[in-house]
Amino acid sequence: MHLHFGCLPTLVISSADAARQVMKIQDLSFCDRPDLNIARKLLYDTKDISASPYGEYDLSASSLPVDLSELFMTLGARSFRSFIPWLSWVDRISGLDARVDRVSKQMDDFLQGVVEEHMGDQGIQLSENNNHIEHKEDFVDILLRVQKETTHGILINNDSVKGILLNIYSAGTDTTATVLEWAMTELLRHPSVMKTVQKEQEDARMLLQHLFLAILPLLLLLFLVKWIFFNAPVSNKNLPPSPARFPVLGNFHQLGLLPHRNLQSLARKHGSVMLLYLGSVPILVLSSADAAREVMKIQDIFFCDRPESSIGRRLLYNMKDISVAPYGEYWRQLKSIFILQLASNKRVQSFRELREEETALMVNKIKDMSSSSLPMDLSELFLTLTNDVSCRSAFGKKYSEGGNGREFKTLLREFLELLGALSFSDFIPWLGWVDRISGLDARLDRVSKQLDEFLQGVVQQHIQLGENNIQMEHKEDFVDILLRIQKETTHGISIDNDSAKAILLDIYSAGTDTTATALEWAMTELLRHPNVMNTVQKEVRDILGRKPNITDKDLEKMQYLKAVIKETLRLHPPIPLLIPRSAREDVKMNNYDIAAGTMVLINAWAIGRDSATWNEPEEFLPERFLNSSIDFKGHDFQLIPFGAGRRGCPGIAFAMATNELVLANLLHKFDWKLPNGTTVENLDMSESTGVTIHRKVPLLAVATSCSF
Ligand code: HEM
Repeated sequence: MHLHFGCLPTLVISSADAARQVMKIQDLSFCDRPDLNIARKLLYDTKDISASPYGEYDLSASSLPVDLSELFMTLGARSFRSFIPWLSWVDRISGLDARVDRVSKQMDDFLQGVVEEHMGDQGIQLSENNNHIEHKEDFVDILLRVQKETTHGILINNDSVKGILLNIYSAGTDTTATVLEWAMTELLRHPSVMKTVQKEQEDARMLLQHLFLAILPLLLLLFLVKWIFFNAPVSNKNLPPSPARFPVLGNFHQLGLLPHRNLQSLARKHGSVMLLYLGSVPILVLSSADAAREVMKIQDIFFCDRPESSIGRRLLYNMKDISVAPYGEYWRQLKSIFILQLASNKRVQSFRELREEETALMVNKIKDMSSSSLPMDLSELFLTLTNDVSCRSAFGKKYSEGGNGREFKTLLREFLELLGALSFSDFIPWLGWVDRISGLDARLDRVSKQLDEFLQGVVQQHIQLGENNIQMEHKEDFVDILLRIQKETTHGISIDNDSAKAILLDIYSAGTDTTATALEWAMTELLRHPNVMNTVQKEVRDILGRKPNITDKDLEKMQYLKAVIKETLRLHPPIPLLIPRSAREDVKMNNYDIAAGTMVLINAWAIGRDSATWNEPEEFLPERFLNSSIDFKGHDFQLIPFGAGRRGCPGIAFAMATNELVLANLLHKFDWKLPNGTTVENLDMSESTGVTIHRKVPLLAVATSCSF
């Protein structure tokens, strides 16, 4: 009969003839075992005999000087994962997965102990008497001996030994007991047979009794093992407080569309160190400066990994960039190259001309539009500016105009959107199919392929320019620098083509949206606070007078402008939850036990508005920074829009150079007001969703050109 158990086609044999066909005549074709996940987990990746697929291993194990051929068993539990993979979550919810994990670990510890004990025994006995005194050779001894001998032609490692022992134990115990159990059942059900047997087989009854008595201790042992393994306390860890959660979903539903705000509310109830679950992934959420200091400074070394992300893997060349690369030598080398070669003050300076050109273009656009006194979309202007600055510094060219340019700009925007997307397969693996149905998988494939083709083209063009020695007007951009480093061997790391492309994407993605968002919120707050706008404009105009160009020295003097930017980043950190981190090993934090692999979210947004550290935290008051040494460079944990520690943002100088130059220009050359109908009170302050939180509705403002 041909059935289907879930998605597993199953041939059911129910006659002696059919059994003979399968087990004798065609035995060779049917002697494999199905790949069942419980067997895989419990039996050392099916390194035992009963579950190991047919092959060299089976023959060799059976040819041990022990008769193991009868020691097959059914492992019992039905795992949905094996038969109906999309229902594998039932295994998790029913506790089967956890049970299998726990039992296999405890069994392994136990068997490892047994094996080690025997190894010790052997050593002692052999060295004392050069013989086996009193000690009868048991299965473990035999297996260990076979392990040492090479004559069997197969390597039996420790796992194989333990797998076989488990087989002997599990297959030999339950099966024998069951036979006895049914024999007694049938005898009790058939008194006449019982009588005959009793009468005629007095000896046999005696034997049975003896057997039963012999097995009793084994049954007691089984009961004990079951009791210990299955009733052991689930966890004696001291975990951080957690809000109640749904099975399967965990706390997903509590994140909402603006997780930074919802996590702040949860933290008010549960504390600044909280443990949430997104699907099956534990997430440590930190919402105070002290907790952030603990993780990003004191225990930074334990928390400087990034969580595994299927989106990062697919979009960023298998996480070969800097921002999502796992902590390790590769990341360390790339980051130091980035800091020394791409984000150093010297390099930031070298891109000054480029920034000035793009800012001047924006100023001219605003001038043109200001003549009509119509509102202009500042959000769009800032995004175009930072996009052009990032593209020119990263790829050597702008991609915002012309057919191809617009196409590429759209592709880059889609790339940024996808970076912020949540993939079910990362958090609720059994719902991974939703990514396929929702189109996320297809989009990831398309965008990563198109981006790769584009970046490969950019790299190729740069190589050709280099080969043809066409330097002319061409200023060294990030591609040139990376290609140069690729050739030099002094950095002790090889940057292959994929790494170079991943770093280029990093520079683009890390610097574009974030910088535009900071500018957008700064102008929003200035328009909402006319007194602050007047003060900062006065400072800028006093320092610059009628000078058309702004130098770095001028910017250095603009302390109030710097305070405006700090206050903007305090209230509106562009990436409110920073980039998630991950615990590298089991670690104690504030006396809580944090398991290796726990994802860590640091709510920089909530920390910036924490009334424990800030006076009037919801107010926009740049003055608070005037006589204060608090900065955002990663030393003051109450203000961490760029993160801190090993994983802190290396692009601060780059970002601030653009922010200060653009704002100073806008404040120097124009007067600003809200469009008709919009007031300070009713200006829409809604936030967008995503990783970078910009305004939900574009910022519209009317500019009046000043007569400088
Ligand atoms: C206002 C602008 C910016 C903001 C708010 C910002 C914010 C951040 C934040 C919050 C992180 C994660 C820090 C952590 O995990 O502790 C980060 C990492 C990073 N940023 Fe920025 N960033 C900005 C601009 C830039 C620019 C312009 C660049 C490049 C030119 C850049 C390159 C990077 C890189 C490469 C990382 C990854 C560092 C690592 O994982 O080791 N960022 N940024």
